[in-house]
Amino acid sequence: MKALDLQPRGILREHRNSDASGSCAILVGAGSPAKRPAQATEFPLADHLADLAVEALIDEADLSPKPGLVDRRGNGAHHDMTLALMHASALALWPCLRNMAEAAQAIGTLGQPLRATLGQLGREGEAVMLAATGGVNTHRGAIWALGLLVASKALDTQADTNTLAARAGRIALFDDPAMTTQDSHGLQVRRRYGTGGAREQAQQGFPAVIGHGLPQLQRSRAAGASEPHARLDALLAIMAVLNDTCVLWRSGPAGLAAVQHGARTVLSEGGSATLAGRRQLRRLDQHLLHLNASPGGAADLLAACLFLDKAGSL
Ligand SMILES: CC(C)(COP(=O)(O)OP(=O)(O)OC[C@H]1O[C@@H](n2cnc3c(N)ncnc32)[C@H](O)[C@@H]1O)[C@@H](O)C(=O)NCCC(=O)NCCS
Ligand SMILES: Nc1ncnc2c1ncn2[C@@H]1O[C@H](COP(=O)(O)OP(=O)(O)OP(=O)(O)O)[C@@H](O)[C@H]1O
Repeated sequence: MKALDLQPRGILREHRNSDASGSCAILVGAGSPAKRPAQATEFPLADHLADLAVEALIDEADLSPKPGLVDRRGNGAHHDMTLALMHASALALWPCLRNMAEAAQAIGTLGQPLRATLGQLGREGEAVMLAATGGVNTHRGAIWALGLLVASKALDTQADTNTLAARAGRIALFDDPAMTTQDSHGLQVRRRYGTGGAREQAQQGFPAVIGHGLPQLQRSRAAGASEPHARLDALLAIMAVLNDTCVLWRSGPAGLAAVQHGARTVLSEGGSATLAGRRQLRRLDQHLLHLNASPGGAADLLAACLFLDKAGSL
């Protein structure tokens, strides 16, 4: 049994691998388990995965200072979003994410039926998001990435991060017959610039997260950076490599080059925990606001990275 400390919210839980019924035995108590007796409760796995996914969304939104993005300081390059709207959207998505995990448990195998069910639940989740935000796209890319990852973990609770991401990619490779070919911003950008987007990133097993975000998160922690700095560094590592269709849509290839180069510069100056790195981060933030660029796809993948960081070691 191992401890998972969900500070700073002050919730302390101990997790044990789920049993055959798909429940986690979780000990929930306030403060140190050595000092206070904890109460054992049966907690459905799907609920727990939805908790972790929503927590990842809220942690991503709260993380500050993120260049161009909505955070605790303000709305970044976005005129139609606030931090409160991001929180409301994240919390509204809990049932959708729980339903995705439950569907994966019920179906039990990788395949087209699971993909079709997740597609249906994902579209319902998008509708819930739009209702909660008055029509603003706060988490479309995140529903996609976290939905696949939650389903992947629900299929095999023993899987580590690499296996989880690879299996999520295999789910994304199945066709969803009910998917409409709507003219999304991502689709238009892919047509115009011939680049991959959210779909391809998932189908390839989230290489920006597995190859860049997670390793940077671990490197920065190991170098002694605080958790917020390690998470900012992980975001920057993703921004440095991602063909983010949000950035391309708003500011074209010049904006994408500025995002990637600026993120690389912060990291090469020592990352967000250093004075030199923070100076570059401020410069990048100002540059992105000037370009009206916002790395929304990278933000979604940071949430995926934070989810994998916790779910991979359950
Ligand atoms: C595949 C999706 C993401 C649509 O993508 P598309 O590129 O067409 O649309 P859109 O412009 O709305 O982009 C979606 C979002 O992805 C994020 N994103 C942008 N670039 C990237 C990237 N390179 N990698 C990852 N995410 C990215 C951004 O936040 C963006 O807003 C998805 O929303 C979808 O198909 N939804 C239908 C319902 C469904 O099947 N759900 C499955 C649930 S598991
Ligand atoms: N902290 C954040 N701030 C801004 N965007 C974020 C944040 N976290 C994630 N995102 C992602 O960025 C996307 C929103 O960016 P943007 O408004 O540029 O996208 P869009 O799809 O072009 O939307 P719209 O139709 O409103 O123009 C959302 O899909 C969301 O998942």
